[in-house]
Amino acid sequence: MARHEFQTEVHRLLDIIIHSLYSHREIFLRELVSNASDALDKLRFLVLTDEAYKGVPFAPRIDIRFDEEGRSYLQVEDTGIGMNEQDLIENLGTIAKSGTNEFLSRLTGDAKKDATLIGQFGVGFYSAFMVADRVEVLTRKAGEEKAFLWVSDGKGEYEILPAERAGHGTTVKLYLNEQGKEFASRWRIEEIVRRYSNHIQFPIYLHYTEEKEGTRTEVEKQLNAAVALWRRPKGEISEQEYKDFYKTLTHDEEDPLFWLHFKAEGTLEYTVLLYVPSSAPFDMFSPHYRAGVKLYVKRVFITEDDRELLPTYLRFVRGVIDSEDLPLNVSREMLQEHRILATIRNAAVKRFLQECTRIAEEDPATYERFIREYNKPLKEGLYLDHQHRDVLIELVRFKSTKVEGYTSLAAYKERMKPDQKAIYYITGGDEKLLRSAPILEAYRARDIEVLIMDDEIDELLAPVIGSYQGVPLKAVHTRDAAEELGESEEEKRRREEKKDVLEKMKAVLKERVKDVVASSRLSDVPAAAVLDERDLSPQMQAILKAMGQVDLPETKPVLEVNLDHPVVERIRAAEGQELEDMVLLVYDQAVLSAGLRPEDGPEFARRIVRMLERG
Ligand SMILES: Nc1ncnc2c1ncn2[C@@H]1O[C@H](COP(=O)(O)OP(=O)(O)OP(=O)(O)O)[C@@H](O)[C@H]1O
Repeated sequence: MARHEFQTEVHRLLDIIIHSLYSHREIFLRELVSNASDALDKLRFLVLTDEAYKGVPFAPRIDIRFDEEGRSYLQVEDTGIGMNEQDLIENLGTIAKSGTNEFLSRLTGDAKKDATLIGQFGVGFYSAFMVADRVEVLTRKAGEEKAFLWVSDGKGEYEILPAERAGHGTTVKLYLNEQGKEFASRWRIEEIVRRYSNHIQFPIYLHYTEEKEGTRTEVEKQLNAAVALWRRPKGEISEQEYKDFYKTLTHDEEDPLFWLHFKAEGTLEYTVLLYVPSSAPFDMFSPHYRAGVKLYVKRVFITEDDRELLPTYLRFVRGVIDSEDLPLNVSREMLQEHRILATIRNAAVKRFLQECTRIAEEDPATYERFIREYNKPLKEGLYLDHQHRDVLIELVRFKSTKVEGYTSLAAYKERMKPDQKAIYYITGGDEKLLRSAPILEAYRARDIEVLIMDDEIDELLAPVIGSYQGVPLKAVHTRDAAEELGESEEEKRRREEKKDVLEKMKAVLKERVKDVVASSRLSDVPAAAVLDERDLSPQMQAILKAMGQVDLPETKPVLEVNLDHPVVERIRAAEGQELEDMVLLVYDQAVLSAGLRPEDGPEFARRIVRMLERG
């Protein structure tokens, strides 16, 4: 006999489950049936591929029994792989899942929000304690002699005792608490299994007694169809069945946003069914994200934890890939290099992106929702996946000064002025700041659209895009972009006349700037800080620094000065300390407006005070 403590994370998870999921108690049954199905998948795979399991009988079934009279218990039994003592300790005393801590830290304490998150994470076995005050797991591992009984009240400890079991498999018996009693009912169980587990591939039987003409008979009723949905012809599957299967697969409570189902028959035979969740998976931006596509070979489940099945940027996609041609005993290592898998993967990506394109054209409302959730990973795709660049460049969207929501590059190009030379964009981390950047004044005045690129990846992406259908992309913070805005002869002449103030400013600013030049594109502000086209933007520098690059060349801004501004007029007349204060303040406001910090904060503050004192 051995007593064990639950791992700390299990404590927390148990606590969270009990407090957040009380209105969804019935999911405990889905979780137990799903575990039974996984255990059958594992055994089927071993029997087919591993010599050691050759003699082990595989008679897959899941049986649900309950106490009809007293409503005291409910049990779920399977003929799957089973567990030995070591497995029990590792699986039912700890949470081995990667990303557990990340998941726990994301919980807000708001029951409703947390319930969705928990759905994405998968609460698993521990949800049994929502309806039971004692759980017993009687199990024997396939190919082994010894059986074990795991017992716990979910309060901190569990026990493992030696036991007897006729065959391999697992029986999970729940001693129902007050809230759990309602589930010891034939109708309730049927309803829940139909709702959540109808698409489980193995038969699920419910056992109960029926009274007919005074005699009681034992009934064993199969509750599900037990066929792999994705293998059925598309035309025969209803929309509701697709949605139900998605929920069985992912445990997501929401319907999927859309899905794609196709079968390839030719040199290679395979079936692909891919879903896009309505809300992005909580771990989409975590390095520990869970891949969501399951690989089957001839209907036998092989793996779901494989990040190779789809490229990383499609990590939000859920679904099934089933191949007729891969060998059953394909190992993880082999998978990565497998030619057949590479072909399937390529076709799946291609078809998936085609489907996205179709939706963008035919169903803008759905596409808008898709973009709200997945624009960033699509941009990653555009950055990394050169093979599908031409499609991805049409799929990504950007915010802009001209449209509400998002625009495609194609739509921007349509709106371009006849003589416009480039697609202009401004990058930075804060949309509001970007939208009010002084540098955009001239573009607004000339009615030229500018893309607002406020995603971190935009900074890397814009240069990679380079040009769209022959039109170059240009950051507005460059001198080059400024020159393209052009100016009239009259403006040029006036500028020439007023140029002397630039020398005066340069003398004060010295090494701080690369140059001080006259601007043709500012109206409300005295000056703006811009970059030479070849220089790294400050945001880009920050990204490179975060990536560990240390010896970055120092980049200095060019100060563009609005010669018509009253403040610049005052600088023209100023001398001594006042001149210095005014020039440096103008410089600092330009730096601030570009989303940067003045280099000497305290001195900046003192300068403001001095200016105020002067009145
Ligand atoms: N009926 C069973 N037969 C064999 N092993 C089981 C059974 N039920 C649970 N296990 C083992 O216990 C582990 C933990 O189960 P749990 O339901 O908590 O999480 P999970 O199934 O791994 O994750 P999720 O619920 O998110 O799919 C499983 O991974 C499995 O190894």
